[in-house]
Amino acid sequence: MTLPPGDRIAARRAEEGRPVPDVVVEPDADRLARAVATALVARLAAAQAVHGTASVVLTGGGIGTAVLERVADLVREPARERVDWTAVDVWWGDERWVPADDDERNELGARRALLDPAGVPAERVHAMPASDAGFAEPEDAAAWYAEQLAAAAPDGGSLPRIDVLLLGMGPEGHVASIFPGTPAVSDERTVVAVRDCPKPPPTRVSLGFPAINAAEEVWLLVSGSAKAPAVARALTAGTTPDELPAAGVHGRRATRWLLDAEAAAELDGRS
Ligand SMILES: O=C1O[C@H](COP(=O)(O)O)[C@@H](O)[C@H](O)[C@H]1O
Repeated sequence: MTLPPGDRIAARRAEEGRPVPDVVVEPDADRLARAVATALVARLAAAQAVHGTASVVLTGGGIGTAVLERVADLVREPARERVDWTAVDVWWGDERWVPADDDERNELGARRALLDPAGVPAERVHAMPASDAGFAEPEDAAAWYAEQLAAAAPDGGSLPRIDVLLLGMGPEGHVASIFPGTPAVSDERTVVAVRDCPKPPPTRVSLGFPAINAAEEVWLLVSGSAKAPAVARALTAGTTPDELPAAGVHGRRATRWLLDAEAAAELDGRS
């Protein structure tokens, strides 16, 4: 029996013990950002209802920052806001190894877009170190960040509960700062230093796959036609994380591909 493409993907994920990816397509990038913002607020509120706190891993990038701006819009609408931002732990999926005041910092973009307007307390903002933070090398910064994650973990584990982990994706399929064909793909540490990135700036710190794939839910946010081929390949059975790192990410309970129509344009051919 030949299964339709979507069923083949579901069958493969089931064999691998991973959740079947959920694909949502919005008409354009603006509506995608609004829809993700609404869903993120609901997910964090639900986590707080159960655990008292919520935790999220942020991404940089165009659509990732747009989502945070739309969440900030919701913060300004008290009737719709259901998240206690003083009880949200914020972590990052990757960061650029540049000084703290450099506009390339993912942290700076997130602070401007959401964390400052929402009033997330300093002790809950777990930024990856900047290059001028006192660490000689990005490897030292990566080791320190792994320690911070472990310190927040229950029962001596290496990672805290992460309710939602947000990822952007590059046109070549990189996620966080894990680029195709690089040592970070097979690194088993929770946090890694990354050098010689094909996309500037060349030096970064990134969560590794063991940390990303330990999150409860992983949401991949992708917009624009330049990324359509990589979206289709990532959702095609047999694509390896070394070829296309986005193909290797999943949540423990859910993996959600949140796309605009341009990014989803080549999905019909997946198999
Ligand atoms: O370098 C990075 O790129 C990705 C994707 O960014 P985008 O602007 O193409 O959406 C981003 O997710 C990652 O955090 C960032 O460091």
